[in-house]
Amino acid sequence: MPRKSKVSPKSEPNTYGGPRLETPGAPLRVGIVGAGGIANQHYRGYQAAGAEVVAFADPYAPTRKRREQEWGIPGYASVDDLLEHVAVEAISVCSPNAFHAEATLKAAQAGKHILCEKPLSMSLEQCQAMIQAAQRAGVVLQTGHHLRSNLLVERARDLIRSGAIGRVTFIRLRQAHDWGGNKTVAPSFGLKANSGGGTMLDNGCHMFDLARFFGGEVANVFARIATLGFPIEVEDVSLASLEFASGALGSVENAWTATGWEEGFWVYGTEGALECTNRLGKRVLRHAYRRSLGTTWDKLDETLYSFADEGGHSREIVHFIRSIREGAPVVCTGEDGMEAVRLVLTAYESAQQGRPLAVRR
Ligand SMILES: NC(=O)C1=CN([C@@H]2O[C@H](COP(=O)(O)OP(=O)(O)OC[C@H]3O[C@@H](n4cnc5c(N)ncnc54)[C@H](OP(=O)(O)O)[C@@H]3O)[C@@H](O)[C@H]2O)C=CC1
Ligand SMILES: O=C1CO[C@H](CO)[C@@H](O)[C@@H]1O
Repeated sequence: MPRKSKVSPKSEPNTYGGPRLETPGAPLRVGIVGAGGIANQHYRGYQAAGAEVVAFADPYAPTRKRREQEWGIPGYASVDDLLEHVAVEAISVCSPNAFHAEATLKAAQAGKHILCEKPLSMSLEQCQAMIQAAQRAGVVLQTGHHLRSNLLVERARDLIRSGAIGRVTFIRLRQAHDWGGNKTVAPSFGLKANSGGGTMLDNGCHMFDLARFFGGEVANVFARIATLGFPIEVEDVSLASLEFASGALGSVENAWTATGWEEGFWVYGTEGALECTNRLGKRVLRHAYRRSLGTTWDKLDETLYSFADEGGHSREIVHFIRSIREGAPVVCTGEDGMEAVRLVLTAYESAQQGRPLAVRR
């Protein structure tokens, strides 16, 4: 049996304080573009952070009507209308992938800060244009890889950086789910014109971003994709093996054909390992390590970390506001978003060619 944890496996208080996530300065006035599922997470995140969501845009009248009633704010048919009629300081881009670039470019040209959902966009050229537009306008551009703002992920990254597991040798990343038992996939994701890709882009971009967050730059990718569970035009299962510039190896595993919801990461090092998955209930980050050479696997020491609320979506909003109000470093920049897209696009090319490919920069 493993020895007792040094740190309580129970629950640490959240590092961002009580139920209301305090942010500095006057309430930020925000508009949301796209009013579907993730938009509601942004809406709630801004509310918890004391910001004011003052308007939203969605091209479909029934969605607008529903959200106007629910959120009690005006809905506009386009980002142009929203920007023309309402004074906002920032925009959350929550539309399908194909429309991220257009909304971001318009918001930047209007001088608004932007939190753009992932993947930043569907091509490197578009990502580059979005980054340059934000730079020209002097506004914050944050990519919505919310896992960087998850307290367990943040703790894992801090442990890796502190040398707690020695030299990283292997990183395995997985995000998979099952579309709630539906016979097909929502149009924002299953139609290639809206999404640009399947689970490897949708879920994989988070994992490729975490690969960089934990392990630094990726040098080579060898991927496979397939469409096995749904009648759709994009892949619903994917697997990519990675070679990092450091020499470490890794894998990114994604599926829309899993049972339930699964998200986990495993990072192995020369002196210990980190493991985190929701598969066994509430997530706990396990840091396992040898106190002395020759300790066998069943006698490892371990430290367990968990948080009452891991954050993620709520903390990414707080990070966004702090970058705007205090000039805090952007937790996931446009460049980070572009690098995740670069890795996914390399992975698609590798899957198509059936061979490993070096990542071109
Ligand atoms: N970080 C994360 O954890 C998550 C990120 N996402 C990302 O968020 C984005 C949206 O996903 P999600 O909310 O789940 O998808 P939904 O399909 O639930 O919502 C998308 C919304 O955007 C609307 N829409 C369609 N075209 C446009 C347009 N041109 N301009 C503005 N709005 C438009 C849709 O209209 P209607 O449905 O009314 O036709 C819908 O209301 C995607 O890029 C996705 O990758 C999604 C989930 C989680
Ligand atoms: O984190 C996520 C969970 O799954 C969603 C649907 O596949 C993704 O879009 C999202 O980024």
